[in-house]
Amino acid sequence: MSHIAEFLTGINNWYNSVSNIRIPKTANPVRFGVLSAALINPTALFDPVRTHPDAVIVPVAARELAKAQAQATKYGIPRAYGSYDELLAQADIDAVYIPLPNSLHCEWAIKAMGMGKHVLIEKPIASNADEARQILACAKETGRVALEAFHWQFHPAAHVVKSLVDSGRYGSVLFISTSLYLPVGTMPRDDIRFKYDLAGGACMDLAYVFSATRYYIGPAECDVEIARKLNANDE
Ligand SMILES: NC(=O)C1=CN([C@@H]2O[C@H](COP(=O)(O)OP(=O)(O)OC[C@H]3O[C@@H](n4cnc5c(N)ncnc54)[C@H](OP(=O)(O)O)[C@@H]3O)[C@@H](O)[C@H]2O)C=CC1
Ligand SMILES: O=C1OC[C@@H](O)[C@H](O)[C@H]1O
Repeated sequence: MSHIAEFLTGINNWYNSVSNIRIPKTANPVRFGVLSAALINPTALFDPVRTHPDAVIVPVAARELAKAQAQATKYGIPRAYGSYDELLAQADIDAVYIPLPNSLHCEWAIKAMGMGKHVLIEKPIASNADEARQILACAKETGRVALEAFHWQFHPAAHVVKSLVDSGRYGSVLFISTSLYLPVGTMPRDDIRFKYDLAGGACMDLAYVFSATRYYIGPAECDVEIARKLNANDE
């Protein structure tokens, strides 16, 4: 029951925080373009940008123009394009948000930085360590910012825990156990998360467990155990 109350409170807080607020923008806000009309866009970028003075979203692009136009119209975004390359060619965009399937993060981040844009890349930043290194090298070479959109790392609660761990006040960390689950049926079977050729899979999607462990104690040896169940009847 407490979970239901917590959930409803969350919805109420979210609704009141984003629906009634129009923050005036500063003279020179960061101008974002968005690569794809992904489902996560409103939660991850559109709503937060509405409540932030230093950011605006200029265009969204999708592989089909109609899809980009539909999202742009729904969320009051001024322009839409029918290809990602067309968006990257726009001179009035400072930064690009990349909520593509994981396997495409590296390719499009490098293209975007090559076109002079900073990149905010959805988690996980890449399909593997080699791609992550390529993104880092490109950011250094082009002088652009490449940031993985692991939003929890910016939360003050995470910083307090980190400062306590670092302080040694409670001794040293001997062992960390993390787990993350999605209820069966949360995602449709054709979701990108179930497609290994798009770098899907539980470890990629629920990579918070790795990023949190690394954030708190640095590189660590891990034992990984995965329960794979697509629906209630699966073994
Ligand atoms: N930070 C967070 O809390 C969250 C992060 N994410 C991350 O965001 C990313 C997107 O997730 P989500 O919004 O759920 O995914 P969606 O499937 O809704 O969006 C992915 C987008 O990628 C585009 N795309 C391009 N090529 C392909 C292809 N070959 N197959 C499928 N889609 C393609 C589609 O764009 P088009 O519109 O052009 O057709 C689609 O809209 C993932 O990296 C995920 O891990 C997701 C949820 C929460
Ligand atoms: O925050 C999240 O919750 C559910 C996941 O599937 C998603 O990709 C993740 O980022």
